[in-house]
Amino acid sequence: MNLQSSTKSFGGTQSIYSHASEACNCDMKFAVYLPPEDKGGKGTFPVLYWLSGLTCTEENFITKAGAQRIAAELGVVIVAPDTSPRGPKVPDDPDEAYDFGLGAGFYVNASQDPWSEHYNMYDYIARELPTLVSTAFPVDAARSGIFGHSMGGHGALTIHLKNPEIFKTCSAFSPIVAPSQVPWGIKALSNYLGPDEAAWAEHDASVLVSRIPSKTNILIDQGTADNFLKEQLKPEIFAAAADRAGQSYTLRMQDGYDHSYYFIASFVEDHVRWHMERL
Ligand SMILES: N[C@@H](CCC(=O)N[C@@H](CSC=O)C(=O)NCC(=O)O)C(=O)O
Repeated sequence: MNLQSSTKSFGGTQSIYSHASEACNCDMKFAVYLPPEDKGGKGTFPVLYWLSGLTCTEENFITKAGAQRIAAELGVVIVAPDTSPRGPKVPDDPDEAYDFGLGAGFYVNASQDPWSEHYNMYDYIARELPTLVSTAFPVDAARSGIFGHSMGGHGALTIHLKNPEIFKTCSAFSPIVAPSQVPWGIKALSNYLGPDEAAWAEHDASVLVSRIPSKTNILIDQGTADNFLKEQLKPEIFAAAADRAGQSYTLRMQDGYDHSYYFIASFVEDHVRWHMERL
């Protein structure tokens, strides 16, 4: 693991590391915020994993969300990985579209050529990264939560539902809740996983919640002025499935907010507190 940068923030440290990833078969980067040492009760901190959306790297969240202040105050580590494999050997969308390929790993393990060699973001987030983080940083892995935005909200919901014993708490901003039914998701899942929609269902939060609801209350914030709300996000699909399955959730429609990091910055403190009250 190689330290790329380290910056003091609210008494703690905001760093970026790179490392050789087994899951993605390339170097990966992630950001990690460590709160001030005196905030760790037993020398360890709870940890939240933040999953960013389309076009993002490990830098968007740490430079735009402003979560360091509340992470320092509450004493929680926040890990923010990149959103796809990268590097000279990693293929991209032939059209270089923003919604597939680089910056758009969709938190699945690709089964199709040429994506399967590197695009294994599910294993990276659910398995490799937590192991690395627990080894390298003073975290209490038994107090781990996951949250994210848009494509990253989809990742947070699906990875939590499939691994509630690892990621005990979950929240999302403007998540893609039904990727099997919306253009962003259909493009990504059909290319990464092939035409069999049974494979897509394994990564569709609205399907998963009906099969394997979790015991925690999932917080979702969604802006009403979000350009992607009606075509790509459709939180009502998740809400209906969660209602049927008895999944506890809190969906807050936030008046006038759009899809941007201004929205995330407005409510990120609520989300960090939400996790900390439950971990
Ligand atoms: N460039 C595209 C839209 C891309 C976009 O809005 N990306 C969002 C996530 S969308 C879902 O996963 C984002 O977080 N962008 C980075 C940022 O710092 O804002 C377009 O112009 O339509």
